[in-house]
Amino acid sequence: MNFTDMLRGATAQNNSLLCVGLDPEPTRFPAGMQGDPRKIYDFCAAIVDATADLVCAFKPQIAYFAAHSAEDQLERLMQHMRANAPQVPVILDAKRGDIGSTAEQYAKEAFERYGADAVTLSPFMGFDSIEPYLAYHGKGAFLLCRTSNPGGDDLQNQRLASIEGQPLMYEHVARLAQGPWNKNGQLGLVVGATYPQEIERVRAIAPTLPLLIPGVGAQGGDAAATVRAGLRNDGPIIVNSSRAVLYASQGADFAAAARTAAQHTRAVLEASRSR
Ligand SMILES: O=C(O)c1cc(=O)[nH]c(=O)n1[C@@H]1O[C@H](COP(=O)(O)O)[C@@H](O)[C@H]1O
Repeated sequence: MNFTDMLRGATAQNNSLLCVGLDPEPTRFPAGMQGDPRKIYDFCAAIVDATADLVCAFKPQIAYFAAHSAEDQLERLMQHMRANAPQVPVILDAKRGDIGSTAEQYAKEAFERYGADAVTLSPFMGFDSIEPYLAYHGKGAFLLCRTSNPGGDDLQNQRLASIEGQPLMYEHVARLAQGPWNKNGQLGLVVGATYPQEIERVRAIAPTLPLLIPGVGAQGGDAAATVRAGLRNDGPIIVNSSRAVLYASQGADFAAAARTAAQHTRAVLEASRSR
């Protein structure tokens, strides 16, 4: 099944716009696991099992695994999600961006080694750095557009004087992704929940693309404003929360607490959807 169909199915089945981000940080694990990178798989699998019926996607962040030489645990986690939550699409957050020949290797890593359904990418190096991912038909590719961090202003909010209408850089990325770059309908955009007005602007330029929206929870983004700005009947959104779910408790009840936190965020998102 392709990424778009999986996303639609999980969103409907779980009544959810919430994506739980898997950013395992061993120093924040509960007692018994704390500080032990060998427990990354166990920790993440427990979170997956506790939230699989509450989410429209999972988003493992590859750096949290690679930093601890825990790629083997990421592979096991991908298999675990496939076996225990087969209806939930997995977005590998890798933020790759490189020349075509190297991008081919990154695409192979994301889609063949890890079996991800979608990946996050930096569009900075242009279309030929994105194209190798589109060769994997049915897989999704989310381009960084208006990111959640304050430094996103440095480049994304610059005007492109050489282009008609002098769009901001993030507006230009949105236009390319909705139009000429979206050869097989695989592209989506990353926009931060911390900037709802920009989400609205991106949605106006890219009415039908799926938007991956991180920044609720630990970064303080407004979940309700995010839904109002981004969600359209034919334009899905995926709202990510990582730390606020993963570390809702550092006690033995961490998985139950993660479930409660996910239920709460899902409910806020659902309530805003029907308004
Ligand atoms: O691509 C992303 O997922 C991403 C883009 C962005 O603009 N901002 C952003 O925070 N992220 C990722 O989303 C997650 C946010 O984590 P929390 O702030 O703990 O919810 C992290 O994995 C970030 O790397």
